[in-house]
Amino acid sequence: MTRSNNLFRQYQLITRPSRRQISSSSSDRTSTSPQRRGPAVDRRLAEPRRFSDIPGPMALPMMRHSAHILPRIGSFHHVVGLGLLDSLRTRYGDLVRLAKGSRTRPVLYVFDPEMMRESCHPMNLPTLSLIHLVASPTMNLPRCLQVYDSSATAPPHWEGSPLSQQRKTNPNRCPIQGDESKAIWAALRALLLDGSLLKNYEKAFDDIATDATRRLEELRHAENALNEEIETELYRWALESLGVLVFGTRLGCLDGPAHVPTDENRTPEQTSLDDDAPAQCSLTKRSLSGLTAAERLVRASRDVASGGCLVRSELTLRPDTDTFNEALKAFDTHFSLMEHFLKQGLEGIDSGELAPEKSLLDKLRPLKNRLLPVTADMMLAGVDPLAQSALGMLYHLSLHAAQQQRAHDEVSWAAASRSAGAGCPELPYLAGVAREALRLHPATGGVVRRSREEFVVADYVVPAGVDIVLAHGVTSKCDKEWGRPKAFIPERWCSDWQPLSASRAHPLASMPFGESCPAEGVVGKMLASLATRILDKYRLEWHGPPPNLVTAGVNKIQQPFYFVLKNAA
Ligand code: HEM
Repeated sequence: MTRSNNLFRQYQLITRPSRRQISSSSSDRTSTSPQRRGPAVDRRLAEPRRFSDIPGPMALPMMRHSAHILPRIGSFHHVVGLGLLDSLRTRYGDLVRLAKGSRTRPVLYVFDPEMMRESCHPMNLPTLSLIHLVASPTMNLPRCLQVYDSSATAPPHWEGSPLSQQRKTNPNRCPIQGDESKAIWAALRALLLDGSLLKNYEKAFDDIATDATRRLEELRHAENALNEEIETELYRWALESLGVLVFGTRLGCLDGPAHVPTDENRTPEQTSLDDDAPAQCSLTKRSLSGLTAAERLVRASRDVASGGCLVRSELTLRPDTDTFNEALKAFDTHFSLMEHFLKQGLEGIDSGELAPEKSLLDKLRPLKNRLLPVTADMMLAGVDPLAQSALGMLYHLSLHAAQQQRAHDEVSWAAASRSAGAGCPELPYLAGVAREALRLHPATGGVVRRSREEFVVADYVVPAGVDIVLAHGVTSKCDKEWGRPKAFIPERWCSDWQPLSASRAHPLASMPFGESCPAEGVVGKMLASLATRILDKYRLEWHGPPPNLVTAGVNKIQQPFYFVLKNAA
């Protein structure tokens, strides 16, 4: 019996998870996708179809960039524009094949959450000894292990990037081998899903959000418009928030006055001709020797982001290019700064009572000499998606006065109940604001997995060695899953609100953190703290045309920004 027949038999025996009754859509009933048409029963009786039968564009040279640029964040960022994904789905359906052509392997795009469930895999179970190093053995394993249920795919390993090169040339300082990092991320993810651990950071996140809000106020110029430094300010906020989480100490990214633009130092507004020019921040105009360690970190992190150093591209994969070597230098600078902050964080950790915000660092200490590369990777992987998600959230808020008012009312009510001695109530609407922003403005178009063996998805045989893009960034806005999918409606995440409730969508439809981002549990809290502090005193407006979205490392709103920060009435 052939391999495909064998697989087909196994496939027939598998009881596929049925769509939940409460789902607003049934894929078989409502899908416009060619792959989903026709009764399910006929599909099961038929022989699985060939991979080459999956619709998709010809292997045109213009699509060649997809050879290297696929979405995956973490130590290695891989990107594909949301616009490209959207048009592939509209044109070809829920399953799209990009033929091998000039690439080393074919790519399969998946735009249906149920098909994603078929094609994803539980992360390989992390090495238990490593999990035990940093997490309690009784702790719940990450949710992803229960959600995804095929074992035929795995996250691909990509070698040869400047970051892997930088880590390899520092073997004593980066002693992480092979799959160890996967185990560490899974354990970290479990830690950061633990609400009681995160409680230790509430005050620090709130203090940081207060400082960031003060600096935003300083940025205001004519008619309360925020100057272009808002992006750098959000990187400062993101690094300070991550720093307190990772190193248990304030780094100082929000110290000192904000950059107030004058006619002499103002950055000229970019035009469409400048699309490829990296966005400049005020720190690039100052001499390195005059910057504090925290300011150097902000600058290095912005250099990594704007230089596309984490993106796998033609240039970052060739050691003979300037881009590759500039990226190496940027990672060296970043790594030295991480060493500095880690030393600072570990100082005094043994003496006396443990400060609440050192809880995570304390749990990570058993990693010993792996601690430096792990913390460096967390800071590298986290800053860009966090800062850009904050920018996306502020943009969506600025277009919705009623939602801002509702968030403000919740903040005022919480303050009143605190002063009446009723403790610190949860802020479900603010949490909904952060979650809805992540649905509408996901940092990445999706995640990528590589098939390890032949398997069947939606009746097609997928051979081993295919890169499968699970396009969560498209399914998080598709009308098959969401009522009013393009609208910013934080209420859909609040449990008492039914009509457009997020619980009616497929559970894999919005996965802004993919399957394995370790920070899924904490990012919402950081974003909600920022929104809380801003909306407590101010209202945001957007006085200009809708911004362009670009994909550079992660999905970003492109300058110019037309934010106006008004005092609340
Ligand atoms: C809004 C913020 C963030 C978003 C939207 C985001 C999203 C993602 C996504 C989509 C992935 C790929 C997951 C997969 O392949 O299944 C990922 C991986 C990763 N993220 Fe995040 N992330 C965010 C913030 C952070 C932060 C704050 C950290 C650091 C604490 C972080 C650390 C990582 C790491 C280390 C990985 C690689 C995990 C692995 O390779 O298994 N991320 N993230």
